[in-house]
Amino acid sequence: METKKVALKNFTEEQLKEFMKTIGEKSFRGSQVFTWIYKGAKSFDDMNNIPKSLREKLEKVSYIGNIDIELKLESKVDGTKKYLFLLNDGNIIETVMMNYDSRVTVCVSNQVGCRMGCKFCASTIDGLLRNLEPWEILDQVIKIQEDTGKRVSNIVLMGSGEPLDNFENTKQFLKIINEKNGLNIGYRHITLSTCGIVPKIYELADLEIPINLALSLHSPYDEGRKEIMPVANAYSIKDILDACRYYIKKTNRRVTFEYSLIKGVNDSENEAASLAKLLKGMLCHVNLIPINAVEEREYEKPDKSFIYKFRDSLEKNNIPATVRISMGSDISGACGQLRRKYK
Ligand SMILES: C[S@@+](CC[C@H](N)C(=O)[O-])C[C@H]1O[C@@H](n2cnc3c(N)ncnc32)[C@H](O)[C@@H]1O
Ligand code: SF4
Repeated sequence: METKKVALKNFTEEQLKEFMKTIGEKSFRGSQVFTWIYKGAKSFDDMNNIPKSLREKLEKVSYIGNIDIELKLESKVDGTKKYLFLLNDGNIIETVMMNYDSRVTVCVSNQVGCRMGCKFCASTIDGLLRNLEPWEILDQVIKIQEDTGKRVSNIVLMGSGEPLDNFENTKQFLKIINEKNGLNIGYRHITLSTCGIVPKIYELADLEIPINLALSLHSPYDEGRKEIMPVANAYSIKDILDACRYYIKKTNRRVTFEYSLIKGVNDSENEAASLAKLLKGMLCHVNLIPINAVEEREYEKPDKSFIYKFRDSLEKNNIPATVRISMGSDISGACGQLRRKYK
């Protein structure tokens, strides 16, 4: 029986050194290969300080792990770039690069599709096809750096998929993206967005790594959430807020609440007032995102006056809030939409 080859980009430097020992090699070879990977080596033949015999051995038991750019679109409005990547099994995923102020932020996908079923989201229409491996999440960032020649400073886990539903791979991704001799992206520059899988929020907090947590709330009422997010049937808002408070205590980081404003669904003054009451006294911030229309869904953005009234009502009650401008709106703004159109 043929044994499964190992993806070397899944490893931290230490793990790669350990791996070398398991195949009868000296551990420093792990550091050499690690350095080559982050220098952009695409094949073992590129690694010219590695003996040919070891390169042949590596070829037999492992592979580096590369995904390919299938399509790239650039927004004429704000320079945002959207990429479709082709995975080794033929699946396609979507990644976005945004460049504002001095920050270069990449929004990575975490799964092919999603099984959470939020009614406004294009990523979930065909359900979950599969989880991404750590290296497949990482390589979205590597390939965008190579393509643009820019150093990525910030990562948001806000593309397709639910990171806490692919938790083991997400944890490993967080380790490898933070590697000193790798991409070296600091935890404070990473934001993980979740629809609110409560037990995993506690687990994430217990890792005590200071990444930013974004919680997709979208309604101050359990009943309202249940209408648009099936996950709300499993976890109440009270449970979510308790978990967020625990996260803040453990990490000392401010939590962001994502609130996608949908016309006539969750954009009333009452909802703004209830939200303010709910979040009172919490170290938090609210990100208001006017919903991006998705062809298969009937939801619409509220009128501008409603959006700003909602924000002002939160601010009046001392809840910091911003309206997030939609980046790349001319190139299929809603997450997962470009992928769907391409398919
Ligand atoms: C695509 S999700 C991925 C991360 C995670 N699964 C979550 O739900 O937080 C990232 C954010 O995009 C929001 N979102 C999804 N579809 C949207 C749409 N059509 N318009 C605006 N925001 C949307 C989600 O609610 C969430 O806050
Ligand atoms: S919003 Fe997030 S959790 Fe909900 S379906 Fe989309 S990707 Fe999945």
